[in-house]
Amino acid sequence: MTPPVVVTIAGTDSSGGAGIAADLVTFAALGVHGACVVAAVTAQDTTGVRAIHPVPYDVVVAQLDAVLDDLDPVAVKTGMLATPEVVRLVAERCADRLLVVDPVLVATSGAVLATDDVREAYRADLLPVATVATPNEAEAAALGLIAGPGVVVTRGGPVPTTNDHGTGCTYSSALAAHLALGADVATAAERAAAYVSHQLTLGKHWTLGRGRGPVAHVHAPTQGENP
Ligand SMILES: Nc1ncnc2c1ncn2[C@@H]1O[C@H](COP(=O)(O)OP(=O)(O)OP(=O)(O)O)[C@@H](O)[C@H]1O
Ligand SMILES: Cc1ncc(COP(=O)(O)O)c(N)n1
Repeated sequence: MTPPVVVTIAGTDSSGGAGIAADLVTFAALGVHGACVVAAVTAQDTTGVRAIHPVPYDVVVAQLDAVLDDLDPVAVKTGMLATPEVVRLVAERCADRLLVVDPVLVATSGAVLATDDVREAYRADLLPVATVATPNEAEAAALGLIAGPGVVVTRGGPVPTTNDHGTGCTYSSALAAHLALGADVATAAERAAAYVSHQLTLGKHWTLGRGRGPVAHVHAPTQGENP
């Protein structure tokens, strides 16, 4: 059967743990087709962010046009959007689809991934049209968001692991995938949490990199094991 299409609009992470890599591999693991619009390129490893290069606005627009015109994604997930212009572009072009906004402001490593004008564009333009936003507690406080039907405030969990780089990206992508597959927001949020928890367990003994290693997005699940 043809899978539903979900597009991620986000940044790349050279370590492969977060950003677009996390999003696409999560989509694949959960049975939806993933398309991607690269809004920023980052040089990152498991210990931190070394450089950030926002993709020129016209190139972001061209990628989004290509995906929206041809693939008709049922759901859109946003991660690191890098500039206020791109935040507003997504608000204008994607408000009529299932829209999961992960308002990435600060990486787990502490690196700042959004400036004040980006935060203001989220508040004024993008969050009001989101189906669901997935801030962590610090992002919720910075954006004045409180938990409710359209806001899931994320926070760690019981799995003891330091291999959690990309957890938030993985969670919001799993939520978007389950929405695209037909679940309601509450069910999709539950399934996303179960997926992340399961994958964190699979990767908790990995030794990858010198810092916080990646989530094991698809590591050796046996048939039927993924929630
Ligand atoms: N150690 C853990 N054990 C089980 N589940 C977890 C764990 N850490 C995270 N999760 C799940 O993943 C979700 C997202 O995690 P978290 O809030 O830590 O992400 P984040 O990286 O801070 O998010 P962001 O990308 O917005 O910065 C949590 O709400 C929870 O469901
Ligand atoms: C390109 C990019 N996007 C998002 C994050 C957030 O990562 P995390 O989910 O670990 O907070 C990141 N570190 N890099």
